[in-house]
Amino acid sequence: MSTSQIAFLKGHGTENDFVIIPDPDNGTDLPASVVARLCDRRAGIGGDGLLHVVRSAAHPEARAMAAEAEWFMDYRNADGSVAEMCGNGVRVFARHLQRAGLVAEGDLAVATRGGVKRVHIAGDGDITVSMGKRVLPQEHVTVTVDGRSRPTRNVNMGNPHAVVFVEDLAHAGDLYSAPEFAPAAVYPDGVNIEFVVGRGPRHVAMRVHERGSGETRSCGTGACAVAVAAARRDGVDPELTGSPVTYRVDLPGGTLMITEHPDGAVDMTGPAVIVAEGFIDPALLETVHG
Ligand SMILES: N[C@@H](CCC[C@H](N)C(=O)O)C(=O)O
Repeated sequence: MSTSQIAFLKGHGTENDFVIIPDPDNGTDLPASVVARLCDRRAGIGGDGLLHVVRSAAHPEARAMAAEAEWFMDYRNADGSVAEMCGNGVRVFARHLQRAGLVAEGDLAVATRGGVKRVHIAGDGDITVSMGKRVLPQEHVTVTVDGRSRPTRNVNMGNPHAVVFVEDLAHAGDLYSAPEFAPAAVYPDGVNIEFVVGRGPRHVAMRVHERGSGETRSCGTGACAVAVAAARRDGVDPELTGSPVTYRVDLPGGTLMITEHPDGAVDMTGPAVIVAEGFIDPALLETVHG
């Protein structure tokens, strides 16, 4: 970790909040311990995750995508772990690039560990992301809260999600720790778990416990997984009907609109806001280095 000052910004998408580290040339070493400290809400800046903003050509994990996408979202969870994708993060990442004058309003491509994502920054301020095709793993998994086990619908949006339908969002429990799931071998690296209730036609509400971050006020990939699972529960399969289906997904931090297309591709639309910027005191990083 260099001892020179490091610039940061803070942003959120439906209150899923991120520390943003602009680092075009990939010169900032961000070990898990440093990420965890920066995301700490008492001893650091605070965030559900961290967005390391790097040119694809400068990052070994993104070099192959550089011809398609100039920028790579090197996403980390609050505990410092790496994840393949972050839906709210991509919108906030795009908002930062736009606000910094690095991209214009309109269309752009962002490289992620889950592949290149197409992003559209609209005039009204909302951002739409083509999240790629959902996958529906068929393993039988159960999630247990307060002694009651329920089956999940498994949806992979680049990262893994286990969706549980409940009668009341209070049935998710306190979510202070990760809900138990079984068999553990289905998700050896952990899983994001969503609890969902119906609110009306094509309208659901959810809470989420995120792998590596705990309960968050929103999860973009989670909202996509929930919309896909809700459509199946409602007997709607865009692949069979040949028509896209859109769900409104309410989360504690706001609302996301999710559309699943007949070919399995999923689009997500929602807000993204930058709220602050400044410099990290190098002393903070030296205390946690290693
Ligand atoms: N909040 C994100 C998802 C972040 C990654 C997740 N915790 C994981 O480990 O897969 C979103 O908005 O999608």
